[in-house]
Amino acid sequence: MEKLRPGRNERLARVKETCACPRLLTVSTSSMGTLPKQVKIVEVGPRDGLQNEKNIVPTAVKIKLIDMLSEAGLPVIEATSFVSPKWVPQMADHTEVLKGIQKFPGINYPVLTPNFKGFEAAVAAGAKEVAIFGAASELFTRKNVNCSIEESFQRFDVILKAARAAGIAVRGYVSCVLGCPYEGKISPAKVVEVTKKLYSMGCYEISLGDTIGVGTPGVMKDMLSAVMHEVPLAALAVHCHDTYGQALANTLMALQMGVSVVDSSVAGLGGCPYAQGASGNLATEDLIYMLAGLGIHTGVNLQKLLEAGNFICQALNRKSSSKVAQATCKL
Ligand SMILES: CC(C)(COP(=O)([O-])OP(=O)([O-])OC[C@H]1O[C@@H](n2cnc3c(N)ncnc32)[C@H](O)[C@@H]1OP(=O)([O-])[O-])[C@@H](O)C(=O)NCCC(=O)NCCSC(=O)C[C@@](C)(O)CC(=O)[O-]
Repeated sequence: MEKLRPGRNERLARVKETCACPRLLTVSTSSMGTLPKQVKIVEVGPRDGLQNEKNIVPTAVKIKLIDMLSEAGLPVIEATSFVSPKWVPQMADHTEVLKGIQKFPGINYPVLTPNFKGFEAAVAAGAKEVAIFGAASELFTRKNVNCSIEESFQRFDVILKAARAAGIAVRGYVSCVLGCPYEGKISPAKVVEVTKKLYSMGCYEISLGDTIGVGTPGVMKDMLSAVMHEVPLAALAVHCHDTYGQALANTLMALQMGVSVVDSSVAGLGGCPYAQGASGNLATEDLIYMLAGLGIHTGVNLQKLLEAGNFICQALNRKSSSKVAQATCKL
């Protein structure tokens, strides 16, 4: 017998129900380990999501996207990066973007800074938080920021000292935690070494990036178990790309291990220009949908988030990579 497909209104109602009243659709989590009661989502779409776009996205579009994400209630929105425009032309309008967005009270708008030059420009543009980005792979570091891991620490040290003096919070990234496009397998010990170093240097939070999305839940578990021995859980975040369709599963594993900060990107946009073949990030819509179903609070309005995703996909003339967006919007 033919199954009747729920109509558009019914499907939208389900989404609204999931966001507004998660208890209605929550599953029993008793056999799932300890899940955090609340998850902080770091929206990286405007930066990670757009940095790899070949065609330059108009500044006004970037600003509108960030404003829509703010309206959706995301607590942290990575706005842009103060990197060299020769390396990443898409981010050349960083100052205009950071100055042009509405700054909602209670929302952080961190920006990436690879060196002191970027840090100074970011602060001049009004940044209150910056992110430095390292990697657990020597070759990736060389390709991404043109120096060794050791040299990258020296650059970070300068930023961290200046940030401390200026009262600017610094987040850290460690890329290639589950694999590298140039070195292949990366040992958890190397991830521990770099993460520990960034934490001891003063990063308040360190995001562990599966840059090319090759990880599976088992290796995520091994890597996180090793890192959690050396760095407090409360200071760890995960950042999963979805190249092999594992991002949500890997994130769920991290949540089950107690991680409560997750990076994701609206419409699943994303990719690092120096990690060929890497696809987009975990879609924020899909993450919110799963968390709402688990009864985990995020404070994000899924309906407004879907609108932001729809807006940027139309601007990029692209279909959303979010399964939730596909399920609710193609009607
Ligand atoms: C780090 C550098 C600058 C070194 O690049 P370099 O060429 O070695 O630097 P340099 O110091 O020799 O400078 C070269 C030129 O760039 C200028 N310059 C130098 N610094 C800046 C700056 N901050 N802002 C603007 N301009 C800058 C500098 O002034 C000079 O200009 P020129 O004299 O030739 O006219 C370069 O490699 C770079 O910008 N890399 C950024 C690469 C990048 O953005 N990658 C993507 C972000 S990381 C990521 O996506 C992964 C993540 C975070 O999402 C997590 C995950 O998924 O794993």
